[in-house]
Amino acid sequence: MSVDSSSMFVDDRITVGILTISDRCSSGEATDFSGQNLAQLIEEGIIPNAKLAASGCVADDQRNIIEALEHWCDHLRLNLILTTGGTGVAPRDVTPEAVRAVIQKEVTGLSFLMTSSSLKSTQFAALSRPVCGIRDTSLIVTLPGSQKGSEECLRFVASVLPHALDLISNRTSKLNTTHQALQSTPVVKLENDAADFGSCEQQPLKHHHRAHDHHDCSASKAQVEDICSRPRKSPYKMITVDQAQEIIFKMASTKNPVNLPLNQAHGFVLSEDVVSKYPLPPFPASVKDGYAVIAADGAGVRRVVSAVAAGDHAELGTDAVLARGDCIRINTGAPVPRGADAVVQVEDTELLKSSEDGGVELEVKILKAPKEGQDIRPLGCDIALGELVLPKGTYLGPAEIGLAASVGLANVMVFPKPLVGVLSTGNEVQAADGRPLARGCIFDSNSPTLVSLLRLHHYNCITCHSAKDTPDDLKNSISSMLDQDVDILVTSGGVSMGDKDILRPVLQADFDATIHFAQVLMKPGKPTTFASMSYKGRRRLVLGLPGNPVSATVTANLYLIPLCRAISGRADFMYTQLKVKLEHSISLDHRPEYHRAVLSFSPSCDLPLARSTGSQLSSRLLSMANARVLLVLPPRSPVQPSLQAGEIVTAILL
Ligand SMILES: Nc1nc2c(c(=O)[nH]1)N[C@H]1C(S)=C(S)[C@@H](COP(=O)(O)OP(=O)(O)OC[C@H]3O[C@@H](n4cnc5c(N)ncnc54)[C@H](O)[C@@H]3O)O[C@H]1N2
Ligand code: MOO
Ligand SMILES: [Mg+2]
Repeated sequence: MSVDSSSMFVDDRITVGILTISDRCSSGEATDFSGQNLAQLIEEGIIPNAKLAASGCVADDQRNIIEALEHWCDHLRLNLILTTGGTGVAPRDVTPEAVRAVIQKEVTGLSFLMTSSSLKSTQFAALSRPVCGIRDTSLIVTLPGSQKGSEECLRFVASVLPHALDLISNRTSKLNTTHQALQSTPVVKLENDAADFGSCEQQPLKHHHRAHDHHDCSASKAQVEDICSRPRKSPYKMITVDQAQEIIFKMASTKNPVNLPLNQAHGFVLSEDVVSKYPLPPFPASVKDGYAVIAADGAGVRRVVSAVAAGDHAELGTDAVLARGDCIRINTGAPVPRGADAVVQVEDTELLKSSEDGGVELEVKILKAPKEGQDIRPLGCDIALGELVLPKGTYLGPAEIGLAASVGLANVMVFPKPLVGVLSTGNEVQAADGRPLARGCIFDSNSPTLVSLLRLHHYNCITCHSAKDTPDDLKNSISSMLDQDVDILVTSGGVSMGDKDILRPVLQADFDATIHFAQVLMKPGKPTTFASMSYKGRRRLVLGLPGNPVSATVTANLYLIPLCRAISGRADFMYTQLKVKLEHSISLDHRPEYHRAVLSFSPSCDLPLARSTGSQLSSRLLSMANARVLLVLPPRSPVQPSLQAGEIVTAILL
């Protein structure tokens, strides 16, 4: 067993040992990915203030395990020992038995937390037998053997471990701080970053105060100004992008349909099916300029007896009936005369005889024998009478407007679009209005970006000057937006962990809003917040986008635009995705990343090629410039730290 004990006890940090329990790893037959991964998670800070002090690997042998654990507890006096492996039900799985032999007190809650959380994603968690317990001042936690399972279980318990360790070692100074933090935390968050992906049933957080709409002063003021007792970790569960989208779209409801003239309906969505009241064409129509003939007459000479043009009809005296051996000159789109069953294009004929003045064709020769039905569009062949032309939920773009017109609609029933209020927040944010930049300020790029994005997608929006980071100013700005009847308020900034990040407390305390989520496992966009509230008798939705310009833009594309589409009734409200090939390697982030890229087409490549826009810092708006797609990249793992050139990934079309 290898032990790295070089850095133990030199500071106040939690010392962690990782013990892999596996016959195959200890014999060198298999690589210890789980142990390596756990070590990396500790190094990355999954448990605050913890450091890796020892690591080792033993076979699935009860005596060996007990010896290793006793050594780490009694001699190295590690604070926390994580074991991985040997917790299953196979004959060689003896980790729980070994741990029970070593511990003095069992901490069943930790085992329960791991099992109950794991069961949400897999029933096989029922076959894992975690045992957690204390020996003197060491806490032993048994994790499953698989890399995925061990990481997930560690994440389930990570946020409670520091407090448990403080209690075990009776560090009172720390206990007080932790207790304070817990008191000020609305709901204790047990999951960490990659939390429980199996379930999306997070209870929305609701503030216990009533709304104080009409008070002069923010109800949130006291709460916001109490800096020292603010939670030092987000109390909100980290959810996936899919879960966030599911929560948002569930809240999207359409408004009562309205009747609009077709020429004003572009960009709206049909609230009812459009069914054709006329066939198109409304009569059998010629596809070519030529001669209407009887196919059975074959090739040869025809008398040209009359002519029919588009727009002619029986009342105009052109309702000719064709006789054998004759033909009728006809134009594209004109009604095919009765008796005719084919049209011969002028290119396949020769003029034989004309009137003396040359103004009238009298005889033509059909050069090729026509086939029955040739160059005739039968009645209703494009659109049949009673055919469903455009279903409810269809977005009215140019083609759809044309289709509605083609079946004679002057008006259409559509869903009203949502009105969106765009609000930037931040003391430092200054509108780019020609005035020089004030000291300590930056120009507001989020509002112009969001307004432009909404306009691009044909949504109406209003905006106002940015709100300051004070409860009163933020409350007033939000109220003024809501008073203008916005359906969605989209804010940027003030949703992370700083004492000036006050959007959530203001929404809760002053508007009695329900926060549905406030942490999403994505980069950029982690602190994206979604809330709803009732204001002046109507439900309003609030999307709190992060302040970083790229984060705000990416999350607006992922959440805001699909939400607007869903509220405006679009059945196909999600963005378009496609497969692309990487032009170069990309190193992966710890979070699933939405990596901005440009696309190019190469005739030698089966898929579009994607090239990164460079540094993906959330502040670097240049990474959005000219980007055509967001590459949907998986999170980094020890086995997959990067993607290579030529690999195929999913991309979201911007
Ligand atoms: N302790 C932690 N700090 C931060 C975390 C965290 O998890 N723990 N998350 C980081 C991430 S990720 C993001 S994203 C940002 C989000 O910050 P906020 O939403 O609170 O936004 P602000 O703090 O107000 O501003 C962030 C950044 O963006 C600039 N900004 C803000 N508004 C605008 C605008 N309208 N136009 C241009 N630039 C804007 C602002 O000046 C800041 O530089 O939090 C991290 N911190
Ligand atoms: O998640 Mo933040 O959005 O990196 O920038
Ligand atoms: Mg902030």
